[in-house]
Amino acid sequence: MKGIVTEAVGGFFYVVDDEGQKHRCEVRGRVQEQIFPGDRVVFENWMIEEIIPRDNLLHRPKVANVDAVNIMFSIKEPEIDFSLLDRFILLVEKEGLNPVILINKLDLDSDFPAKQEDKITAYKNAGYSVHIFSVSKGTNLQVVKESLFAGINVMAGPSGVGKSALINELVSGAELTVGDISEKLGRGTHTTRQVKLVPLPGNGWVADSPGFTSLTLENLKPEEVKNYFPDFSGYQNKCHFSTCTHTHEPDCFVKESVENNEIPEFRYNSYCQLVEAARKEGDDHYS
Ligand SMILES: Nc1nc2c(ncn2[C@@H]2O[C@H](COP(=O)(O)OP(=O)(O)OP(=O)(O)O)[C@@H](O)[C@H]2O)c(=O)[nH]1
Ligand SMILES: [Zn+2]
Repeated sequence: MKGIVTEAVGGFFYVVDDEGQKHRCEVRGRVQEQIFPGDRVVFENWMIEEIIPRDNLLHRPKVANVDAVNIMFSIKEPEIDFSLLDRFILLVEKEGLNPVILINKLDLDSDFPAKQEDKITAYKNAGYSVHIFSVSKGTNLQVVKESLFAGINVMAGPSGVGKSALINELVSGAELTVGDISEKLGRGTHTTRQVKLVPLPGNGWVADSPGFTSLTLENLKPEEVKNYFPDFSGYQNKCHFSTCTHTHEPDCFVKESVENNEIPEFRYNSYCQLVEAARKEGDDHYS
């Protein structure tokens, strides 16, 4: 039989077959560490026998065969950090996926869309969908529902932004634990520990994942960062040097375009920070 792994718990794997039946399966030996939620597997008598080759594997959180990543932040409690958002975007781009940006808790500041219009427009111009909504008030949730794919959707983002609350709202009966925000911000603990695929009402799955406040750039070379900024793409082939990293080189058309306000300055600043971080974290990684 074939199925999809939805959850790994204490050495067991929950596998849902094509009919929607759930099976608690085991695995022999060392293969265990290499099976993740989202993996399609062949199983027999509650024993996983084979992993079907993956389309991709997201590293943080570890989910296989991902179709879409939703990067979720909140307007307040915790306040959105755009440079952290840009870091998330980079990591998703690096996996060859197109992120969707979700911004929750509109009820805490209804002026946010107007105040941050420049930034929101910048993300839209870079090719990303941005949805601003409130889970607790139910505002704009329909468009979030419609943006989910029929395949595997991942919710990523810092702790406390409302990922579990959103999934509970989208999927009746998901019953994920929604945490107390003051406890979370105070102690830095995460309510969500295990990645779990939850079936969506129509078709597809959504993965709730632990919140992250920092993300490492392992295996990312500084000179690669520019490939993951689609907002630079119309500009960077016009730099004097084809190897231009748009940081210190003369005759850099990207830097010129930042000065002319064609490329948003905050995105360029994030880019420079990420190049620097890739240099530093790459060194740490190899030392
Ligand atoms: N004001 C407001 N609070 C919200 C909204 N959505 C969720 N919350 C609250 O935010 C807190 C955190 O929600 P969770 O769903 O646990 O957050 P999470 O992103 O899943 O957090 P982790 O599991 O730690 O990654 C809870 O107290 C929710 O009730 C919203 O739209 N507005
Ligand atoms: Zn340049």
